[in-house]
Amino acid sequence: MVKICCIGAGYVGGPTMAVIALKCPSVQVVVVDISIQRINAWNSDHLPIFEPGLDDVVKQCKGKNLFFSTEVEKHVSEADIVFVSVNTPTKTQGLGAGKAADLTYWESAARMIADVSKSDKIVVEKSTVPVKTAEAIEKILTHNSKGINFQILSNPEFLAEGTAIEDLFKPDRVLIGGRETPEGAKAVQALKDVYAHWVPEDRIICTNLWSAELSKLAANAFLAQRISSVNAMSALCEATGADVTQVSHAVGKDTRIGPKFLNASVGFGGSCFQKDILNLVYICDCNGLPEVANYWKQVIKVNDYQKTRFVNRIVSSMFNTVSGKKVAVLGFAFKKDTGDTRETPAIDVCKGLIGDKAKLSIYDPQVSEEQIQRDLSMKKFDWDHPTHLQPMSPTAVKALQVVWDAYEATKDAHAVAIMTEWDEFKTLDYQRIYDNMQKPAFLFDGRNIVDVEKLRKIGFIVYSIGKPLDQWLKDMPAVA
Ligand SMILES: NC(=O)C1=CN([C@@H]2O[C@H](COP(=O)(O)OP(=O)(O)OC[C@H]3O[C@@H](n4cnc5c(N)ncnc54)[C@H](O)[C@@H]3O)[C@@H](O)[C@H]2O)C=CC1
Ligand SMILES: O=C(O)[C@H]1O[C@H](OP(=O)(O)OP(=O)(O)OC[C@H]2O[C@@H](n3ccc(=O)[nH]c3=O)[C@H](O)[C@@H]2O)[C@H](O)[C@@H](O)[C@@H]1O
Repeated sequence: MVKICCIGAGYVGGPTMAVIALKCPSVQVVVVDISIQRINAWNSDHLPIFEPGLDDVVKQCKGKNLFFSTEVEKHVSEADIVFVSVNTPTKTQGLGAGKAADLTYWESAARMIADVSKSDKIVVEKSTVPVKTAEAIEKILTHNSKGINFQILSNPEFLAEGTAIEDLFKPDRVLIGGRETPEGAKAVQALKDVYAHWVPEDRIICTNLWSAELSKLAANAFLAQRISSVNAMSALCEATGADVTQVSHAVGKDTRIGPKFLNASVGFGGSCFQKDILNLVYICDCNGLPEVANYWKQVIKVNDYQKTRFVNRIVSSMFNTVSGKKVAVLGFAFKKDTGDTRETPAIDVCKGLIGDKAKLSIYDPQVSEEQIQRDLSMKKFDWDHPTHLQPMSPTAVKALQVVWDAYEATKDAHAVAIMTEWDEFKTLDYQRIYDNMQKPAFLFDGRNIVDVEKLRKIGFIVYSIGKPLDQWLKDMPAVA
Protein backbone atom coordinates (compact mmCIF):
# COMPACT_ATOMS: atom_id res chain seq x y z
CA MET A 1 0.00 0.00 0.00
CA VAL A 2 1.38 3.41 -1.02
CA LYS A 3 1.65 5.69 2.00
CA ILE A 4 1.23 9.44 1.58
CA CYS A 5 1.90 11.97 4.29
CA CYS A 6 1.01 15.64 3.84
CA ILE A 7 2.67 18.25 6.05
CA GLY A 8 0.19 21.11 6.55
CA ALA A 9 -3.52 20.57 7.21
CA GLY A 10 -4.72 23.89 5.83
CA TYR A 11 -6.94 25.07 2.96
CA VAL A 12 -4.82 23.13 0.48
CA GLY A 13 -3.48 20.15 2.45
CA GLY A 14 -6.85 19.20 3.96
CA PRO A 15 -9.12 19.19 0.87
CA THR A 16 -6.42 17.91 -1.52
CA MET A 17 -5.57 14.94 0.64
CA ALA A 18 -9.22 14.19 1.37
CA VAL A 19 -9.87 13.94 -2.37
CA ILE A 20 -6.78 11.76 -2.96
CA ALA A 21 -7.99 9.44 -0.16
CA LEU A 22 -11.49 9.31 -1.65
CA LYS A 23 -10.32 8.60 -5.18
CA CYS A 24 -7.53 6.17 -4.22
CA PRO A 25 -8.89 3.69 -1.68
CA SER A 26 -5.67 1.69 -1.99
CA VAL A 27 -3.55 4.60 -0.78
CA GLN A 28 -3.16 5.51 2.89
CA VAL A 29 -3.17 9.26 3.49
CA VAL A 30 -2.13 10.96 6.73
CA VAL A 31 -2.28 14.74 7.06
CA VAL A 32 -0.05 16.15 9.80
CA ASP A 33 0.27 19.62 11.29
CA ILE A 34 2.03 21.37 14.15
CA SER A 35 -1.24 23.09 15.05
CA ILE A 36 -3.00 20.85 17.59
CA GLN A 37 -6.09 23.04 17.32
CA ARG A 38 -6.32 22.43 13.54
CA ILE A 39 -5.81 18.68 13.80
CA ASN A 40 -8.39 18.42 16.59
CA ALA A 41 -10.86 20.26 14.37
CA TRP A 42 -10.20 17.90 11.43
CA ASN A 43 -10.82 14.99 13.79
CA SER A 44 -14.11 16.51 15.01
CA ASP A 45 -17.43 17.08 13.24
CA HIS A 46 -16.59 20.79 12.82
CA LEU A 47 -13.88 20.96 10.20
CA PRO A 48 -11.49 23.90 10.50
CA ILE A 49 -12.43 25.27 7.08
CA PHE A 50 -15.74 25.85 5.37
CA GLU A 51 -15.75 24.47 1.84
CA PRO A 52 -18.85 23.19 0.00
CA GLY A 53 -18.77 19.37 -0.33
CA LEU A 54 -15.73 18.93 1.93
CA ASP A 55 -17.64 17.48 4.92
CA ASP A 56 -19.04 14.75 2.75
CA VAL A 57 -15.67 13.75 1.26
CA VAL A 58 -13.98 13.70 4.68
CA LYS A 59 -16.82 11.67 6.22
CA GLN A 60 -16.46 9.01 3.55
CA CYS A 61 -12.76 8.31 4.20
CA LYS A 62 -11.80 9.56 7.67
CA GLY A 63 -10.70 6.61 9.79
CA LYS A 64 -10.51 4.35 6.71
CA ASN A 65 -7.62 5.59 4.59
CA LEU A 66 -7.56 9.24 5.68
CA PHE A 67 -6.10 10.30 9.03
CA PHE A 68 -5.21 13.61 10.70
CA SER A 69 -2.42 13.66 13.25
CA THR A 70 0.05 15.84 15.14
CA GLU A 71 2.63 13.04 15.13
CA VAL A 72 4.47 14.72 12.32
CA GLU A 73 7.79 12.85 12.47
CA LYS A 74 6.30 9.37 12.82
CA HIS A 75 4.09 9.69 9.76
CA VAL A 76 6.73 11.41 7.65
CA SER A 77 9.21 8.64 8.37
CA GLU A 78 6.69 5.97 7.35
CA ALA A 79 5.60 7.64 4.09
CA ASP A 80 6.64 6.89 0.50
CA ILE A 81 5.43 10.27 -0.78
CA VAL A 82 5.58 13.40 1.39
CA PHE A 83 3.58 16.43 0.26
CA VAL A 84 4.61 19.73 1.80
CA SER A 85 1.72 22.17 1.97
CA VAL A 86 2.84 24.63 4.62
CA ASN A 87 2.55 28.42 4.70
CA THR A 88 4.82 30.43 2.41
CA PRO A 89 4.02 33.98 3.60
CA THR A 90 5.54 37.23 2.41
CA LYS A 91 8.67 38.13 4.38
CA THR A 92 8.08 40.94 6.86
CA GLN A 93 11.68 41.57 7.88
CA GLY A 94 15.17 41.51 6.49
CA LEU A 95 16.25 40.92 2.92
CA GLY A 96 13.31 41.10 0.52
CA ALA A 97 10.87 42.25 3.24
CA GLY A 98 7.42 42.99 1.84
CA LYS A 99 8.09 41.01 -1.34
CA ALA A 100 10.08 37.78 -1.06
CA ALA A 101 8.51 34.53 0.11
CA ASP A 102 9.35 33.54 3.66
CA LEU A 103 10.44 29.91 3.42
CA THR A 104 10.94 29.39 7.16
CA TYR A 105 8.15 26.83 7.44
CA TRP A 106 9.18 25.04 4.27
CA GLU A 107 12.79 24.83 5.33
CA SER A 108 11.96 23.52 8.79
CA ALA A 109 9.74 20.87 7.18
CA ALA A 110 12.56 19.87 4.81
CA ARG A 111 15.09 19.63 7.65
CA MET A 112 12.68 17.50 9.64
CA ILE A 113 12.14 15.18 6.64
CA ALA A 114 15.90 14.80 6.29
CA ASP A 115 16.27 14.05 10.00
CA VAL A 116 13.56 11.43 10.40
CA SER A 117 13.71 9.59 7.08
CA LYS A 118 14.96 6.01 7.07
CA SER A 119 13.81 5.07 3.55
CA ASP A 120 13.75 6.63 0.06
CA LYS A 121 11.09 9.30 -0.41
CA ILE A 122 9.43 11.45 -3.00
CA VAL A 123 9.05 14.97 -1.61
CA VAL A 124 6.36 17.03 -3.32
CA GLU A 125 6.20 20.82 -3.27
CA LYS A 126 2.49 21.52 -2.90
CA SER A 127 2.95 24.99 -1.41
CA THR A 128 3.44 27.82 -3.85
CA VAL A 129 7.15 28.59 -3.82
CA PRO A 130 9.62 30.80 -5.68
CA VAL A 131 11.07 29.27 -8.83
CA LYS A 132 14.28 27.35 -7.99
CA THR A 133 13.10 26.43 -4.48
CA ALA A 134 13.46 22.75 -5.32
CA GLU A 135 17.18 23.28 -5.75
CA ALA A 136 17.50 24.65 -2.21
CA ILE A 137 15.28 21.91 -0.79
CA GLU A 138 17.35 19.28 -2.57
CA LYS A 139 20.46 20.66 -0.89
CA ILE A 140 18.85 20.47 2.55
CA LEU A 141 17.55 16.96 1.98
CA THR A 142 20.70 15.49 0.52
CA HIS A 143 23.15 17.24 2.84
CA ASN A 144 22.67 14.69 5.60
CA SER A 145 20.82 11.97 3.75
CA LYS A 146 22.50 8.88 5.19
CA GLY A 147 22.39 7.30 1.74
CA ILE A 148 18.66 7.90 1.37
CA ASN A 149 17.44 8.89 -2.09
CA PHE A 150 15.10 11.90 -2.17
CA GLN A 151 13.34 12.95 -5.36
CA ILE A 152 11.81 16.41 -5.35
CA LEU A 153 8.73 17.11 -7.43
CA SER A 154 6.83 20.33 -7.95
CA ASN A 155 3.08 19.75 -7.99
CA PRO A 156 1.48 23.18 -7.49
CA GLU A 157 -2.18 23.40 -6.57
CA PHE A 158 -4.66 25.38 -8.67
CA LEU A 159 -7.86 24.96 -6.63
CA ALA A 160 -9.88 28.05 -5.78
CA GLU A 161 -11.56 28.38 -2.42
CA GLY A 162 -15.31 27.96 -2.40
CA THR A 163 -15.04 25.51 -5.31
CA ALA A 164 -12.11 23.46 -3.99
CA ILE A 165 -13.81 20.07 -4.10
CA GLU A 166 -15.23 20.67 -7.57
CA ASP A 167 -11.80 21.86 -8.77
CA LEU A 168 -10.06 18.83 -7.26
CA PHE A 169 -12.57 16.39 -8.72
CA LYS A 170 -12.30 17.91 -12.20
CA PRO A 171 -9.07 19.86 -12.47
CA ASP A 172 -8.33 21.77 -15.69
CA ARG A 173 -4.89 20.26 -15.34
CA VAL A 174 -2.55 18.64 -12.85
CA LEU A 175 1.01 19.85 -13.17
CA ILE A 176 4.00 17.73 -12.16
CA GLY A 177 7.57 18.95 -12.53
CA GLY A 178 10.56 16.72 -11.89
CA ARG A 179 14.22 16.23 -12.59
CA GLU A 180 14.98 15.07 -16.12
CA THR A 181 16.86 11.98 -14.94
CA PRO A 182 15.74 8.31 -14.86
CA GLU A 183 15.10 8.63 -11.07
CA GLY A 184 13.26 11.90 -11.63
CA ALA A 185 11.08 10.35 -14.34
CA LYS A 186 10.27 7.40 -12.05
CA ALA A 187 9.16 9.76 -9.30
CA VAL A 188 7.01 11.75 -11.73
CA GLN A 189 5.38 8.50 -12.86
CA ALA A 190 4.66 7.46 -9.25
CA LEU A 191 2.80 10.73 -8.60
CA LYS A 192 1.09 10.53 -11.98
CA ASP A 193 -0.21 7.08 -10.99
CA VAL A 194 -1.89 8.61 -7.93
CA TYR A 195 -3.71 11.29 -9.96
CA ALA A 196 -4.50 8.85 -12.77
CA HIS A 197 -7.07 7.22 -10.44
CA TRP A 198 -9.47 10.00 -11.47
CA VAL A 199 -7.77 12.60 -13.69
CA PRO A 200 -7.69 11.85 -17.45
CA GLU A 201 -4.14 11.34 -18.68
CA ASP A 202 -4.24 14.25 -21.14
CA ARG A 203 -4.88 16.61 -18.22
CA ILE A 204 -1.73 15.62 -16.39
CA ILE A 205 1.08 17.85 -17.61
CA CYS A 206 4.67 16.87 -16.90
CA THR A 207 7.45 19.47 -17.13
CA ASN A 208 10.84 20.20 -15.69
CA LEU A 209 10.96 21.45 -12.09
CA TRP A 210 11.46 25.13 -12.85
CA SER A 211 8.61 25.32 -15.37
CA ALA A 212 6.22 23.78 -12.86
CA GLU A 213 7.28 26.15 -10.08
CA LEU A 214 7.08 29.20 -12.34
CA SER A 215 3.79 28.17 -13.97
CA LYS A 216 2.03 28.44 -10.63
CA LEU A 217 3.23 32.00 -10.06
CA ALA A 218 2.46 32.84 -13.69
CA ALA A 219 -1.10 31.44 -13.52
CA ASN A 220 -1.95 33.48 -10.42
CA ALA A 221 -0.36 36.59 -11.93
CA PHE A 222 -2.40 36.19 -15.15
CA LEU A 223 -5.63 35.67 -13.20
CA ALA A 224 -5.03 38.68 -10.96
CA GLN A 225 -4.02 40.74 -13.98
CA ARG A 226 -7.42 40.06 -15.57
CA ILE A 227 -9.19 41.41 -12.51
CA SER A 228 -6.98 44.49 -12.36
CA SER A 229 -7.59 45.03 -16.08
CA VAL A 230 -11.36 44.98 -15.69
CA ASN A 231 -11.15 47.04 -12.50
CA ALA A 232 -9.06 49.66 -14.28
CA MET A 233 -11.78 49.73 -16.97
CA SER A 234 -14.43 50.14 -14.26
CA ALA A 235 -12.93 53.50 -13.27
CA LEU A 236 -13.04 54.62 -16.87
CA CYS A 237 -16.62 53.38 -17.21
CA GLU A 238 -17.69 55.53 -14.26
CA ALA A 239 -16.01 58.55 -15.85
CA THR A 240 -17.62 58.03 -19.26
CA GLY A 241 -21.05 56.51 -18.66
CA ALA A 242 -20.12 53.08 -20.01
CA ASP A 243 -21.28 50.04 -18.02
CA VAL A 244 -18.47 47.68 -17.03
CA THR A 245 -20.75 44.62 -17.10
CA GLN A 246 -21.63 45.36 -20.71
CA VAL A 247 -17.99 46.02 -21.57
CA SER A 248 -16.86 42.73 -19.91
CA HIS A 249 -19.56 40.83 -21.74
CA ALA A 250 -18.62 42.30 -25.09
CA VAL A 251 -14.90 41.81 -24.54
CA GLY A 252 -15.30 38.28 -23.15
CA LYS A 253 -17.28 37.15 -26.21
CA ASP A 254 -14.01 37.16 -28.13
CA THR A 255 -13.03 33.51 -27.89
CA ARG A 256 -9.40 34.51 -27.60
CA ILE A 257 -10.22 36.42 -24.40
CA GLY A 258 -13.05 34.31 -22.96
CA PRO A 259 -15.83 35.28 -20.53
CA LYS A 260 -14.48 34.06 -17.18
CA PHE A 261 -12.85 36.11 -14.44
CA LEU A 262 -13.98 39.46 -15.79
CA ASN A 263 -16.19 40.63 -12.93
CA ALA A 264 -15.29 44.11 -11.76
CA SER A 265 -15.11 44.32 -7.98
CA VAL A 266 -13.81 46.30 -5.04
CA GLY A 267 -10.56 44.42 -5.61
CA PHE A 268 -9.23 40.90 -5.43
CA GLY A 269 -8.41 39.32 -2.08
CA GLY A 270 -7.42 35.90 -0.88
CA SER A 271 -4.25 34.48 0.51
CA CYS A 272 -2.34 34.11 -2.73
CA PHE A 273 -2.75 36.63 -5.55
CA GLN A 274 -0.95 39.49 -3.83
CA LYS A 275 1.62 37.26 -2.13
CA ASP A 276 2.47 35.40 -5.31
CA ILE A 277 2.76 38.53 -7.44
CA LEU A 278 5.01 40.20 -4.85
CA ASN A 279 7.10 37.04 -4.94
CA LEU A 280 7.21 37.17 -8.75
CA VAL A 281 8.23 40.83 -8.65
CA TYR A 282 11.04 40.00 -6.25
CA ILE A 283 12.28 37.17 -8.44
CA CYS A 284 12.29 39.47 -11.49
CA ASP A 285 14.24 42.11 -9.55
CA CYS A 286 16.75 39.50 -8.36
CA ASN A 287 17.22 38.34 -11.95
CA GLY A 288 17.97 41.87 -13.14
CA LEU A 289 14.61 42.37 -14.86
CA PRO A 290 13.23 45.63 -13.38
CA GLU A 291 10.93 46.32 -16.38
CA VAL A 292 9.26 42.94 -15.95
CA ALA A 293 9.03 43.49 -12.19
CA ASN A 294 7.37 46.89 -12.70
CA TYR A 295 4.90 45.42 -15.17
CA TRP A 296 3.57 42.93 -12.59
CA LYS A 297 3.76 45.40 -9.71
CA GLN A 298 1.14 47.44 -11.52
CA VAL A 299 -1.43 44.64 -11.03
CA ILE A 300 -1.20 45.16 -7.27
CA LYS A 301 -1.14 48.94 -7.56
CA VAL A 302 -4.42 48.90 -9.49
CA ASN A 303 -5.90 46.58 -6.88
CA ASP A 304 -4.93 48.97 -4.08
CA TYR A 305 -6.25 51.89 -6.13
CA GLN A 306 -9.60 50.11 -6.51
CA LYS A 307 -9.99 49.62 -2.75
CA THR A 308 -9.01 53.22 -2.00
CA ARG A 309 -11.35 54.47 -4.73
CA PHE A 310 -14.23 52.57 -3.12
CA VAL A 311 -13.60 54.12 0.31
CA ASN A 312 -13.27 57.58 -1.25
CA ARG A 313 -16.57 57.10 -3.09
CA ILE A 314 -18.33 56.30 0.17
CA VAL A 315 -16.86 59.24 2.05
CA SER A 316 -17.23 61.81 -0.71
CA SER A 317 -20.83 60.79 -1.49
CA MET A 318 -21.80 61.12 2.15
CA PHE A 319 -20.99 64.85 2.30
CA ASN A 320 -17.27 64.19 2.68
CA THR A 321 -17.52 62.69 6.13
CA VAL A 322 -18.62 59.44 7.69
CA SER A 323 -17.64 60.52 11.18
CA GLY A 324 -20.06 59.01 13.71
CA LYS A 325 -22.22 57.54 10.94
CA LYS A 326 -23.25 53.90 11.02
CA VAL A 327 -22.12 52.00 7.93
CA ALA A 328 -23.40 48.45 7.51
CA VAL A 329 -20.79 46.17 5.96
CA LEU A 330 -22.37 43.15 4.32
CA GLY A 331 -19.82 40.37 3.83
CA PHE A 332 -16.26 40.17 5.10
CA ALA A 333 -14.88 36.99 3.47
CA PHE A 334 -12.71 37.57 0.39
CA LYS A 335 -15.31 35.84 -1.82
CA LYS A 336 -18.57 33.95 -1.34
CA ASP A 337 -18.79 30.36 -0.11
CA THR A 338 -15.75 30.59 2.10
CA GLY A 339 -15.11 31.80 5.63
CA ASP A 340 -11.57 32.79 4.65
CA THR A 341 -10.71 36.43 5.25
CA ARG A 342 -7.04 36.44 4.28
CA GLU A 343 -6.27 39.67 2.37
CA THR A 344 -9.99 40.29 1.93
CA PRO A 345 -10.62 43.77 0.45
CA ALA A 346 -13.06 44.23 3.36
CA ILE A 347 -10.07 44.73 5.67
CA ASP A 348 -8.72 47.74 3.78
CA VAL A 349 -12.17 49.20 3.22
CA CYS A 350 -13.14 48.82 6.90
CA LYS A 351 -9.82 50.31 8.01
CA GLY A 352 -10.34 53.21 5.60
CA LEU A 353 -13.83 53.89 6.95
CA ILE A 354 -12.74 53.56 10.58
CA GLY A 355 -9.92 55.97 9.71
CA ASP A 356 -12.63 58.44 8.76
CA LYS A 357 -14.38 57.72 12.08
CA ALA A 358 -17.30 55.68 10.78
CA LYS A 359 -19.09 53.21 13.08
CA LEU A 360 -19.25 49.84 11.41
CA SER A 361 -21.82 47.10 11.78
CA ILE A 362 -20.53 44.00 10.03
CA TYR A 363 -22.38 40.86 9.00
CA ASP A 364 -20.93 37.83 7.24
CA PRO A 365 -22.63 34.43 7.35
CA GLN A 366 -19.31 32.57 7.78
CA VAL A 367 -16.95 34.91 9.60
CA SER A 368 -16.84 35.23 13.40
CA GLU A 369 -16.44 38.41 15.41
CA GLU A 370 -13.14 37.11 16.79
CA GLN A 371 -11.76 36.69 13.27
CA ILE A 372 -12.88 40.18 12.19
CA GLN A 373 -11.31 41.74 15.28
CA ARG A 374 -8.06 39.87 14.63
CA ASP A 375 -8.03 40.92 10.98
CA LEU A 376 -8.60 44.57 11.74
CA SER A 377 -5.91 44.75 14.38
CA MET A 378 -3.25 42.54 12.77
CA LYS A 379 -0.21 43.91 10.95
CA LYS A 380 0.17 43.39 7.19
CA PHE A 381 1.24 39.81 6.33
CA ASP A 382 0.98 38.52 9.95
CA TRP A 383 -2.13 36.57 9.01
CA ASP A 384 -0.18 34.12 6.83
CA HIS A 385 1.54 32.25 9.63
CA PRO A 386 0.22 29.12 11.38
CA THR A 387 -2.78 30.26 13.45
CA HIS A 388 -1.25 29.42 16.81
CA LEU A 389 1.83 31.51 15.96
CA GLN A 390 -0.12 34.63 14.98
CA PRO A 391 -0.18 37.53 17.46
CA MET A 392 -3.40 37.76 19.44
CA SER A 393 -5.25 41.01 18.90
CA PRO A 394 -4.19 43.12 21.89
CA THR A 395 -7.06 45.58 21.85
CA ALA A 396 -10.43 45.15 20.24
CA VAL A 397 -11.36 47.68 17.58
CA LYS A 398 -14.10 49.64 19.32
CA ALA A 399 -15.63 51.38 16.32
CA LEU A 400 -17.36 48.22 15.12
CA GLN A 401 -19.95 45.69 16.04
CA VAL A 402 -20.40 42.28 14.44
CA VAL A 403 -23.96 41.03 14.09
CA TRP A 404 -25.53 37.85 12.79
CA ASP A 405 -28.17 39.27 10.49
CA ALA A 406 -28.14 41.68 7.52
CA TYR A 407 -31.28 43.46 8.79
CA GLU A 408 -29.71 44.06 12.20
CA ALA A 409 -26.54 45.38 10.54
CA THR A 410 -28.45 47.83 8.36
CA LYS A 411 -30.90 49.09 11.02
CA ASP A 412 -30.48 52.87 11.49
CA ALA A 413 -27.46 52.84 9.19
CA HIS A 414 -26.62 55.76 6.91
CA ALA A 415 -25.06 53.48 4.33
CA VAL A 416 -24.67 49.87 3.28
CA ALA A 417 -21.43 48.59 1.74
CA ILE A 418 -21.55 45.18 0.06
CA MET A 419 -18.13 43.59 0.30
CA THR A 420 -18.78 39.91 -0.52
CA GLU A 421 -21.08 38.49 -3.20
CA TRP A 422 -22.94 36.05 -0.90
CA ASP A 423 -26.08 34.81 -2.68
CA GLU A 424 -28.28 35.80 0.27
CA PHE A 425 -27.44 39.49 -0.32
CA LYS A 426 -29.09 39.30 -3.75
CA THR A 427 -32.47 38.40 -2.30
CA LEU A 428 -32.63 40.63 0.77
CA ASP A 429 -35.80 42.66 1.31
CA TYR A 430 -34.24 45.98 0.31
CA GLN A 431 -37.50 47.89 0.84
CA ARG A 432 -37.44 46.78 4.50
CA ILE A 433 -33.78 47.73 4.75
CA TYR A 434 -34.46 51.17 3.24
CA ASP A 435 -37.39 51.79 5.58
CA ASN A 436 -35.18 51.14 8.60
CA MET A 437 -32.23 53.28 7.49
CA GLN A 438 -31.33 56.95 8.00
CA LYS A 439 -32.07 59.16 4.98
CA PRO A 440 -30.67 59.76 2.49
CA ALA A 441 -29.94 56.03 2.40
CA PHE A 442 -26.77 55.10 0.51
CA LEU A 443 -25.83 51.71 -0.90
CA PHE A 444 -22.33 51.00 -2.20
CA ASP A 445 -22.12 47.70 -4.06
CA GLY A 446 -18.54 46.46 -4.24
CA ARG A 447 -19.55 43.28 -6.05
CA ASN A 448 -22.18 44.43 -8.52
CA ILE A 449 -24.86 42.06 -7.24
CA VAL A 450 -27.83 44.37 -6.64
CA ASP A 451 -30.42 45.50 -9.16
CA VAL A 452 -29.39 49.17 -9.29
CA GLU A 453 -32.55 50.47 -10.97
CA LYS A 454 -34.84 48.64 -8.55
CA LEU A 455 -32.97 50.05 -5.58
CA ARG A 456 -32.99 53.57 -7.00
CA LYS A 457 -36.76 53.25 -7.37
CA ILE A 458 -37.02 52.34 -3.69
CA GLY A 459 -35.14 55.55 -2.89
CA PHE A 460 -31.55 54.46 -2.33
CA ILE A 461 -28.62 56.46 -3.67
CA VAL A 462 -26.69 53.64 -5.29
CA TYR A 463 -23.06 53.29 -6.31
CA SER A 464 -22.13 50.09 -8.12
CA ILE A 465 -18.57 49.55 -9.38
CA GLY A 466 -18.13 50.61 -13.01
CA LYS A 467 -21.83 51.38 -13.57
CA PRO A 468 -23.29 54.67 -14.80
CA LEU A 469 -23.33 57.00 -11.81
CA ASP A 470 -26.33 58.11 -9.82
CA GLN A 471 -27.12 61.77 -10.49
CA TRP A 472 -26.13 62.47 -6.88
CA LEU A 473 -22.65 61.04 -7.33
CA LYS A 474 -21.86 62.59 -10.68
CA ASP A 475 -20.21 65.71 -9.33
CA MET A 476 -18.49 64.03 -6.41
CA PRO A 477 -14.77 63.61 -6.95
CA ALA A 478 -13.63 60.13 -5.89
CA VAL A 479 -10.16 59.90 -7.20
CA ALA A 480 -7.66 58.19 -4.89
N1 LIG B 1 -5.42 28.68 -0.06
C1 LIG B 1 -5.44 28.37 -1.33
O1 LIG B 1 -6.48 28.43 -1.96
C2 LIG B 1 -4.21 27.94 -2.05
C3 LIG B 1 -2.96 27.97 -1.43
N2 LIG B 1 -1.84 27.55 -2.11
C4 LIG B 1 -0.53 27.52 -1.45
O2 LIG B 1 -0.50 26.39 -0.56
C5 LIG B 1 0.27 26.69 0.60
C6 LIG B 1 -0.55 26.45 1.84
O3 LIG B 1 -1.65 27.33 1.80
P1 LIG B 1 -2.90 27.13 2.75
O4 LIG B 1 -3.27 25.70 2.84
O5 LIG B 1 -3.91 28.11 2.32
O6 LIG B 1 -2.25 27.60 4.16
P2 LIG B 1 -2.81 27.32 5.61
O7 LIG B 1 -2.25 28.37 6.48
O8 LIG B 1 -4.27 27.12 5.58
O9 LIG B 1 -2.15 25.89 6.01
C7 LIG B 1 -0.80 25.67 6.21
C8 LIG B 1 -0.64 24.74 7.42
O10 LIG B 1 0.73 24.35 7.54
C9 LIG B 1 1.01 24.16 8.92
N3 LIG B 1 2.45 24.17 9.12
C10 LIG B 1 3.33 25.19 8.95
N4 LIG B 1 4.59 24.78 9.18
C11 LIG B 1 4.53 23.47 9.51
C12 LIG B 1 5.50 22.48 9.85
N5 LIG B 1 6.79 22.78 9.86
N6 LIG B 1 5.07 21.23 10.13
C13 LIG B 1 3.75 20.92 10.10
N7 LIG B 1 2.78 21.80 9.78
C14 LIG B 1 3.16 23.07 9.48
C15 LIG B 1 0.28 25.32 9.58
O11 LIG B 1 0.06 25.09 10.97
C16 LIG B 1 -1.01 25.38 8.75
O12 LIG B 1 -2.07 24.65 9.36
C17 LIG B 1 0.77 28.12 0.42
O13 LIG B 1 2.04 28.07 -0.14
C18 LIG B 1 -0.21 28.70 -0.57
O14 LIG B 1 0.39 29.71 -1.34
C19 LIG B 1 -1.92 27.09 -3.38
C20 LIG B 1 -3.14 27.02 -4.04
C21 LIG B 1 -4.37 27.43 -3.42
O1 LIG C 1 -3.12 29.98 -5.47
C1 LIG C 1 -4.21 30.18 -4.97
O2 LIG C 1 -4.40 30.44 -3.77
C2 LIG C 1 -5.46 30.15 -5.79
O3 LIG C 1 -5.80 31.54 -6.03
C3 LIG C 1 -7.02 31.73 -6.73
O4 LIG C 1 -8.10 31.16 -6.01
P1 LIG C 1 -8.84 31.94 -4.81
O5 LIG C 1 -7.97 33.06 -4.33
O6 LIG C 1 -9.25 30.91 -3.84
O7 LIG C 1 -10.19 32.54 -5.43
P2 LIG C 1 -10.54 33.28 -6.81
O8 LIG C 1 -11.82 32.75 -7.27
O9 LIG C 1 -9.42 33.24 -7.75
O10 LIG C 1 -10.78 34.78 -6.35
C4 LIG C 1 -9.73 35.61 -5.91
C5 LIG C 1 -10.24 37.01 -5.68
O11 LIG C 1 -10.55 37.64 -6.92
C6 LIG C 1 -11.87 38.16 -6.89
N1 LIG C 1 -12.44 38.10 -8.25
C7 LIG C 1 -12.47 36.93 -8.93
C8 LIG C 1 -12.97 36.89 -10.21
C9 LIG C 1 -13.45 38.05 -10.82
O12 LIG C 1 -13.92 38.07 -11.99
N2 LIG C 1 -13.42 39.21 -10.11
C10 LIG C 1 -12.92 39.27 -8.84
O13 LIG C 1 -12.89 40.36 -8.23
C11 LIG C 1 -12.60 37.29 -5.89
O14 LIG C 1 -13.75 37.91 -5.38
C12 LIG C 1 -11.52 37.09 -4.85
O15 LIG C 1 -11.45 38.17 -3.97
C13 LIG C 1 -6.94 31.02 -8.08
O16 LIG C 1 -8.20 31.16 -8.75
C14 LIG C 1 -6.60 29.55 -7.90
O17 LIG C 1 -6.43 28.93 -9.18
C15 LIG C 1 -5.30 29.43 -7.09
O18 LIG C 1 -5.01 28.06 -6.85
